[in-house]
Amino acid sequence: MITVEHVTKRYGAVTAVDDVSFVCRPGTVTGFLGPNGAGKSTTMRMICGLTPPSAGSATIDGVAYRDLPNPGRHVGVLLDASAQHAGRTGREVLAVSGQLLGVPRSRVDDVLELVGLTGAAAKRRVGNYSLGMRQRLGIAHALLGDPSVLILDEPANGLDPEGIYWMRSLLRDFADRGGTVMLSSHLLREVEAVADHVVVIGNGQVVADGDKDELLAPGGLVVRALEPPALERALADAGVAVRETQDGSFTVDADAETVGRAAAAAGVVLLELRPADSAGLEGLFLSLTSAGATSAGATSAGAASATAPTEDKGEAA
Ligand SMILES: Nc1ncnc2c1ncn2[C@@H]1O[C@H](COP(=O)(O)OP(=O)(O)OP(=O)(O)O)[C@@H](O)[C@H]1O
Repeated sequence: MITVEHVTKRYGAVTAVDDVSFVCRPGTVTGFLGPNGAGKSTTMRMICGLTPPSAGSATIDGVAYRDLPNPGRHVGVLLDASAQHAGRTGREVLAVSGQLLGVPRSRVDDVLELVGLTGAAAKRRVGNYSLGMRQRLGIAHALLGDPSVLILDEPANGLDPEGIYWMRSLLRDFADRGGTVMLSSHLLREVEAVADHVVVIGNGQVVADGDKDELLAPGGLVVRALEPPALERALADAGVAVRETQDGSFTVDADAETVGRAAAAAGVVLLELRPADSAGLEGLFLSLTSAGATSAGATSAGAASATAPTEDKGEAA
């Protein structure tokens, strides 16, 4: 389990991370979402002991990263896929790390196989690798010590669609076997496809933290009638709060039977009764990371999904 408690990082006048707290639990994939410059990498570096926090603390299974004995056997980290020795082959990079970690030599072949860097690819110098191959090698490196926790900064960068699909399956499988996964991304679809739990960061602050399904939950029902004022009166009489939408329909937080009975009792003709569209994580992300939302501080999953815009501006993963 990764526990981040009131972590702040200041660089002079810049507060890169501002009082951030969240938990990543075993058996789950936590997506750490935020636009460029939001503070994702800085937070991950603090978790991994590479950047000292100005305040607060981060632990892995209750222990600070730098106090873990042989940390690579507990935590697999991929923060920068290009930070690998360009003159060594992929196999050599892993063999050197494997010796330091004290894993059996066969583990190097296992992880190369797992990430699809076999045959000639394993024998090629890392300097000649594509970005996608470096990401695969970085993921292999993170898995080498057979850790129970994975911390991956933008692992989908440079992967082709097949590679992205492969990575999602690998992370899902890792979590399903009880592992803890934290991955950052600015690609909302990427996180939506793989995460169970989502933490959204904007301007250094956590602006949403919750179960992905809760964040995506549709906001009640949409109901439309031939005579909207009559429907509004009928619903008010039944104690159902309504929100009027631009096209004259209403959004209600009630079940279909309650709405249908209220309309029937008042003789109101319904034209439409359906679940409201989910705002989608993308709308949530856009609304929560806007200047107004971030200054409002942390937002609960329910409130966040209720205030998200309904349009989908679409960013390809
Ligand atoms: N060493 C540093 N010195 C000064 N400012 C820094 C330093 N590292 C990060 N920052 C600033 O902290 C803020 C957060 O940066 P960070 O790299 O954590 O964001 P990010 O969410 O990972 O962004 P990206 O997706 O673009 O990598 C940015 O404003 C960045 O300029």
